[in-house]
Amino acid sequence: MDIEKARDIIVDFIRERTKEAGVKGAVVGISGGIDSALTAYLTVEALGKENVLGIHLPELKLTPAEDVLDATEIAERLGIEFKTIDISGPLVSYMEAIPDSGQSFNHANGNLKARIRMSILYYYANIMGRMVMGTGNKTEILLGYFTKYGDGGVDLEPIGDLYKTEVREMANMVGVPADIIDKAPSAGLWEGQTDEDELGISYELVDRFLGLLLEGESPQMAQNTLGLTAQQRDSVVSRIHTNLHKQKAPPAADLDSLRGSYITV
Ligand SMILES: Nc1ncnc2c1ncn2[C@@H]1O[C@H](COP(=O)(O)OP(=O)(O)OC[C@H]2O[C@@H]([n+]3cccc(C(=O)O)c3)[C@H](O)[C@@H]2O)[C@@H](O)[C@H]1O
Ligand SMILES: Nc1ncnc2c1ncn2[C@@H]1O[C@H](COP(=O)(O)OP(=O)(O)OP(=O)(O)O)[C@@H](O)[C@H]1O
Ligand SMILES: [Mg+2]
Repeated sequence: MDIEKARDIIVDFIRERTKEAGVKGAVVGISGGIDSALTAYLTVEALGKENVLGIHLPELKLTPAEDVLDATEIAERLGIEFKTIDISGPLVSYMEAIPDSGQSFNHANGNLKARIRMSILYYYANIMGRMVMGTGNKTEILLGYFTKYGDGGVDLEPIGDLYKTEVREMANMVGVPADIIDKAPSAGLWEGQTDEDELGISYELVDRFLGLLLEGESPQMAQNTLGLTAQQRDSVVSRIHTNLHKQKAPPAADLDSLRGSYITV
């Protein structure tokens, strides 16, 4: 892919879609990871630094100090307004309010964190008249590897058509610091979580696998071409199918058959 042209298309996309929506600014959750760093760089290029608010939302018990420093560095380099809001308080309140909550529910607790972050980003979008920039990439979106209405609850997905490996290429091109590009991708939702461990496959391989599937190769052929294990093949294919619902608006029960012809006027 011509990564410079892709950058131009994404920057124009942010500019045009915010204009269409009648807003001048954007809010970006900046984690200290590469996806949000790249999104922040591209959003600043599109809208200007005075129109971008970066918010770091650590959970102080869990978020590595390195991430706090990296998020701050991104904001300083870009010269954007930046806030750090600890989500530990709201998280504890939710846990106390939910009678069946428990520390052992890593998965539900992790998704709750992503949804608390989403709520705070929208609070700022509401009071400032701005849009929430998503940071999802093509790999995450195809796999459904995000929290529905959490990090997936956004207004635009500027880098949503870039595979993770292309995100790295573009981040390098726009000048995201190398230590952020080289850091192991992590959702940071529970202790020790990394994307590649949870997915059971490296981003290099899964991107090539997804590319072959989109070109029409069967999962079996793509598995053979790339030397994947049957378990890796099945796990990726199963994620794609299981999470298809995340790509669509929630369906409504269809009641057209109960209505008279007046509805077609
Ligand atoms: N067929 C269907 N049609 C409509 N809705 C359906 C459904 N199947 C499940 N659902 C609903 O979806 C829910 C499951 O989806 P969801 O709540 O999202 O949860 P789920 O997909 O199970 O978990 C989220 C995954 O994304 C990962 N993640 C999250 C956040 C950030 C990142 C990152 O990379 O930074 C990664 C996280 O580690 C985890 O593996 C179900 O509880 C149910 O409510
Ligand atoms: N501590 C955090 N502070 C602010 N936003 C966060 C935080 N953790 C997650 N997010 C939001 O959720 C998004 C999804 O997380 P994800 O881990 O996929 O992206 P990333 O951290 O930017 O990059 P990487 O995948 O390399 O870790 C982030 O890009 C960011 O917008
Ligand atoms: Mg991350």
